[in-house]
Amino acid sequence: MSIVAIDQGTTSTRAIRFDAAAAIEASASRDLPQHYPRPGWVEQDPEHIWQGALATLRDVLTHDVAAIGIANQRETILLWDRATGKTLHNAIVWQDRRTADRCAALLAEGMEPMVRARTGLLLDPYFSATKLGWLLDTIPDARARAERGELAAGTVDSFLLWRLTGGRIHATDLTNASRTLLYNIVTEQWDDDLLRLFAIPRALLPDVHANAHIFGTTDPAIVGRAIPIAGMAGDQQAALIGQRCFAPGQIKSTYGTGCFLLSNIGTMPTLSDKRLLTTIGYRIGQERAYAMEGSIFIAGAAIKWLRDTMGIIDSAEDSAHLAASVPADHGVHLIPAFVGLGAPRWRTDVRASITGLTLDTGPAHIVRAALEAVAFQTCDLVEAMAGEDIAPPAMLRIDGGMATNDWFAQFLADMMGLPVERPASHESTALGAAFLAGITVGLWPDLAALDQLSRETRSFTPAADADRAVSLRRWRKVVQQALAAGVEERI
Ligand SMILES: Nc1ncnc2c1ncn2[C@@H]1O[C@H](COP(=O)(O)OP(=O)(O)O)[C@@H](O)[C@H]1O
Ligand SMILES: O=P(O)(O)OC[C@H](O)CO
Repeated sequence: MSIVAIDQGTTSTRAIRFDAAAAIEASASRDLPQHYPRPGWVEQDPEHIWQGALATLRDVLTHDVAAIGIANQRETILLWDRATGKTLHNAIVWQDRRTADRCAALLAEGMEPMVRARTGLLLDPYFSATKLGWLLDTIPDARARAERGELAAGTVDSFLLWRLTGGRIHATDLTNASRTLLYNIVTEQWDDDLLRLFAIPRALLPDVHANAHIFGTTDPAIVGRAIPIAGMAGDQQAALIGQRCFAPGQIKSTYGTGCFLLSNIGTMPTLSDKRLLTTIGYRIGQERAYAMEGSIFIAGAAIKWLRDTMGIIDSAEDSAHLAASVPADHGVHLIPAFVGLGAPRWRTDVRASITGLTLDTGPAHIVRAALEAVAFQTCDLVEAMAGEDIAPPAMLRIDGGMATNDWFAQFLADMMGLPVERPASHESTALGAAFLAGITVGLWPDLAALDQLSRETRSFTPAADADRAVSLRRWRKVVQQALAAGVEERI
C-alpha cells in the first residue's frame, strides 16, 4: 500500500508517493509561475495550479495507491462558479498586498482585538478575508451571485478537492480555515461576526473537517479510479506533522518561498504578546494541537530573485559556495521586505533595501547578505517566542528547498545558538500530508506510530566562536533604519 501527497507550494507543485515506511518511491514536479500585475500584487493562474496538480498526480499514481493527501500554500484565495467550475479571477496569492488600505481602515476602527481573540491572527492583507472581499467588490455581479449561492470560494486545498472530485465536494480542513480571518479557532466554526465584519456571505464557504478525514474520492474520469482524498492541511501545518513536532515546545521552520516557524503549544490557543500568530496546528482524531507561528514572507524567494530577476547567480545551489567565499565582517545587509515585513514587525509599507555597499562589494556579498537575512529573521522569531509563556525549544527542525543549503543551515545554528536538525529528505510538507491520509486509511494507527518510523537526520551544532551578539545587533540596527524609512515614505 502506498500514499500520494500533493504539495501545492507557491512556486511549484509536487506529487510524491510514499511507501508504508514513509520512504519516497516516486516524485514529480511542475513549476508554478507568479504574476505581478501591479506593485505589491501577486496572482497565479488557477488553471496552472490545477494542471500542475493533475499532471504530477498522474505521473506518480500506481495501482497500489490507497489514498491521497493534500498540502497547500495557505491563504491564497480562489473564487469559482459552482455550476461550471470556472474561476472568476486569478488566484490572489498570500503575498499580495492589495488590501493593505482595507486592513488599515479596520485597524483604525479598533477591530483588531476582536479579530485576534477569535482567529489568533492580525489585521494584515496576508490573510484571505480581505482578498475575498476585494474579489466580491471588484468582479461585476459577484456579491449578488455569492449571496444567491451560485459561487464557491476556497483556499487552494479546497479548489483542488473540488476539481479532483469532479465538482462534487466543497470542503476544507481546519488548518486552512484558520488562516482566513473568518474561522474561530476556539469554537472551530465559521464566525458570524467575522463574516459580517469582512462582508463575506456564508454560502460561499466550504465545510470544515479535521485533518485526517475522507474529504471525498477522486472522479474516475479524472485519474482512472476513485481514490480517497484522506488528508488535507496547510503546508506549514503539514510540515509540523511531517517533522513530527507532536509535543509542546517542538518547533520547526520551513524555508520555501517564505519562512514559517511553528511551535507546538499544546491544546490551549495561547495568544502572543509579541505579534506572533496563534493558529491550529492539527486535529487528528482525538489528538489536537495549536501552534504559535512566526511568518516571514521572503526566504527562498530572495534567492530566486537574485537568480531570475537580477541574474547574479546561475542556480540557487551556487548561493552556498558564494556565501562561504565572503568574510564574516563584510558589512552588507539585505532587508528582504519585497512585500513588506511579516512577523514580528508586520509592516506593509517597508520595502526591500541593500545597505553597506562599497566599491569592493560584489555579487557574492549580496548573496551572503540574502541568506544571512533569513537566518537573522529566524533569530528574531525565536527570540520573540522565548518571551512567550510556552515551552522553550531545545533545537530547531528545518526543511523546505532553502534548507538544503548547508552553509545556510550552519549559519542559522551559529546565529541562534541552538542546534539545527535537518531530515535527509527536505520534503516534510508532503510527508505530513501523506501521514494524514495514511492515518485515515489505517496505514498507520496514530501519531505515536509515526514517531517510531525511522528518521534519518543531519545536525548542525552552533560553532563556539560564532559572533552572534554583534551580528544580531548590527542586523537589528539596519532593520530599525528600514522601518524608519517606511514611516517617512508614508509621510
Ligand atoms: N540551495 C539553495 N539555497 C538557497 N535557496 C534555495 C536552495 N534551493 C532552493 N532554494 C529556494 O527554495 C525555494 C523553493 O523551495 P520550495 O520548498 O520548493 O518552495 P515553495 O513550496 O514555496 O514553492 C525557492 O525560492 C529557491 O530559491
Ligand atoms: O510556498 P511556501 O512553502 O513558502 O508556503 C506558503 C505559506 O503557506 C503561506 O502562508
